[in-house]
Amino acid sequence: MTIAVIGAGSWGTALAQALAKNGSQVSLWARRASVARAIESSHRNPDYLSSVELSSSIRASSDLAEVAREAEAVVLVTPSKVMRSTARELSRLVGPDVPVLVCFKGVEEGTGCLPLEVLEQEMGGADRLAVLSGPNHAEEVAVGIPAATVVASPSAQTADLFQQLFSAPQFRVYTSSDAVGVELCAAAKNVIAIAVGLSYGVGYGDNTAAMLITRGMAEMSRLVSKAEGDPLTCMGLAGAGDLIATCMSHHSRNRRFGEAFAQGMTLDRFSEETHMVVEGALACRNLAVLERRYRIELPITDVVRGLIWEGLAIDEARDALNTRSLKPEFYGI
Ligand SMILES: NC(=O)c1ccc[n+]([C@@H]2O[C@H](COP(=O)([O-])OP(=O)(O)OC[C@H]3O[C@@H](n4cnc5c(N)ncnc54)[C@H](O)[C@@H]3O)[C@@H](O)[C@H]2O)c1
Ligand SMILES: O=P(O)(O)OC[C@H](O)CO
Repeated sequence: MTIAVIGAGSWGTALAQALAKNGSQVSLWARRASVARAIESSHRNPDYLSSVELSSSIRASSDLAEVAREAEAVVLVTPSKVMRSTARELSRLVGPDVPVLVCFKGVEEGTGCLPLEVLEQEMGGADRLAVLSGPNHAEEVAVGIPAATVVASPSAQTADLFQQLFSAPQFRVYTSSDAVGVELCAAAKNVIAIAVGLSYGVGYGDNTAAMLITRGMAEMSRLVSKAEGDPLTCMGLAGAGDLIATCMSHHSRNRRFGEAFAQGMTLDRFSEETHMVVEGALACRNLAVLERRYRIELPITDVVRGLIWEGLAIDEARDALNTRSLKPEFYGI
């Protein structure tokens, strides 16, 4: 098949490579023409995963129309903040039945819409849409270190298609019908990873990290239940799996940002220096819309938002979490 991969950051590059190694012809869209030209001439992405030699089945271009023209399926790997504008542009370029897979992680600013909701509004056809998420650091997937992931879609046929396209001995792909659960876990876990990074950054220990991860999972479960996803998804690869990978791995930009922020780094400077997205920094704000809509408490998400955007001090954040009213462990999940 000919697949358009939209976004040539770390994850787009790794997924393009995975598809090409499985026999697909890949058309990779890079925002910057210089990156597309470099991939065409040297089979390497100069800015992301530059040590990985890319398959000759990957062609790159910065012209979205050219990349989308022949696509039999589309894989979206831009930052989440451009989900609607990208979907709108693609709706004019790809046919109404072309399957589309979301691989970015986040919810829409202002509306709290989940990615597949936004895509359905802009491109139509719920059944052709799917989302892929799991404990998958691009640096590891790109070099074939064993990993697993989940593809969720309202349509079993669409989930099966993407499962087939990506599955390989080193990359095991499960399917799920719970797209809502997978999307919410993907957005929420990045916020918790920032909290864990912050906690290590100020010198707290592994007990604190385990507390944040476990109570972070309680927040994810609350969100997923209220949004009518399946709480069991939180126990799976897109939930607990990705939460653990992102909170514990030094590859994680969210965790690294949290650590750096605790030592005085700003979000703008971190983004400028790394050229990478820190999705959790936006998700902690965007999830507040859902927190209000569902009348649930997301205390870790609240303090991360307070620290990054509202000038909360780290001691105040600690107290805001640890002096909440005492209750049974599973109260309100
Ligand atoms: N890196 C990973 O290991 C990984 C794994 C799973 C999911 N993801 C998700 O994939 C998405 C993309 O992350 P990434 O790691 O590939 O990117 P990255 O952080 O490695 O690089 C940023 C990318 O975003 C592009 N970009 C910046 N502003 C843009 C804009 N306005 N419009 C279009 N593109 C823009 C840059 O050109 C670059 O390609 C994120 O939602 C991330 O959470 C990443
Ligand atoms: O590097 P991060 O923190 O954006 O995490 C990357 C992936 O989401 C891990 O599965």
